[in-house]
Amino acid sequence: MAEIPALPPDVLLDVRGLTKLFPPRRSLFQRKAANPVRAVEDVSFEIRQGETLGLVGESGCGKSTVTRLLLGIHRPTAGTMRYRRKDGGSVDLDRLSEDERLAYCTDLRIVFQDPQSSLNPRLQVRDIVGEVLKVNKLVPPAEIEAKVRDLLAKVGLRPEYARRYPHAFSGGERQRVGIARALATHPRLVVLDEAVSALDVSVRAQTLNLLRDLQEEFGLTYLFVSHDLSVIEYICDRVVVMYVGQVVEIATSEALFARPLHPYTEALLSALPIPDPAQRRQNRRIRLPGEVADPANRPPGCAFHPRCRFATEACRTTPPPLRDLRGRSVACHHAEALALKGVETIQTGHANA
Ligand SMILES: Nc1ncnc2c1ncn2[C@@H]1O[C@H](COP(=O)(O)OP(=O)(O)OP(=O)(O)O)[C@@H](O)[C@H]1O
Repeated sequence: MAEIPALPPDVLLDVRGLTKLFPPRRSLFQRKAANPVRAVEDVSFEIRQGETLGLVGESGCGKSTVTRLLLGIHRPTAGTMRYRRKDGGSVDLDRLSEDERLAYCTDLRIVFQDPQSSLNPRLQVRDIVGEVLKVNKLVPPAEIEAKVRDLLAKVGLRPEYARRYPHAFSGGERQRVGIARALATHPRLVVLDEAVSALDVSVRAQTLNLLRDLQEEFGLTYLFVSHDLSVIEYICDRVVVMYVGQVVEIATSEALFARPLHPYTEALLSALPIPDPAQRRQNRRIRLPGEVADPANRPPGCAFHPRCRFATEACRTTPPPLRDLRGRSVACHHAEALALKGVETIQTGHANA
């Protein structure tokens, strides 16, 4: 397997120009040839060692397709996904040898949204978690149960729960079993795909705190996929915002939530509940007109322009590239104006700046 250029030491995964087109949706009554579904197009970001990177956007923006591409469930139409091996060398995830794929499968683990359906109801927890240890030959068979008990203790469950079936756990406990199963292979990167979305608020907070503790203890890197912005703000170091298959903004959590630079991010954040009534009065919720664009018929220029209050002729004709601005990345022709003047000024008459 040919070596590819090494990644910087702080980068674990580098995604460049990642694109996934699905075949056109067929309709009996359609005369014209339909367009392919542009689920993910020209997506670039990096995941740095030890960080929690958030991937956020409305339903259908391409979050799951990105994670499926990383997990090898889909093959990309274009683009590269470079991963830094434990020995420091880099591999292209779309061109792994069999041995590399096995190593990668233990190094990258996923925790799903619905712990109920992701755990086999007919198996005891010692077998659910033990199977991962057995298949990957991580411990001798005689030591599997002890290792499972140890993993359960790490996620705050009593070791004797190893003999229970999934139905005998609460939703939060089941998700902890899912986390224990993910940790069984000593991964470096864990994808948390809406991992706390199905939990009620107090259990969600406990699970997020557990994830933080585990990250510190095991030096984990997280890709945290969610549509829930308050969770993203709480747990993520940096955030990638997607709209109709494309990245519109990448920033640290702090910078993004203090001042979004893309009008779509701004609208998304304006829906966040604000506890302080005085601040709440100042902060108007931005209601976007129209519907999210169809990824099979993305509008020309900026895909967000039909819903954007700052849209100009350039937005209607020229797709804005993702470019660096003040230490973050943003894909908007008016990002400088938004950064300098603030969105209110632009809204009141300087949209053509
Ligand atoms: N296998 C597929 N065949 C055709 N279209 C697909 C396929 N998988 C996803 N899509 C389409 O690609 C787009 C992105 O879907 P994706 O599931 O990645 O979005 P998402 O952001 O994860 O949404 P959600 O939060 O609802 O899971 C959607 O328009 C979806 O209908």
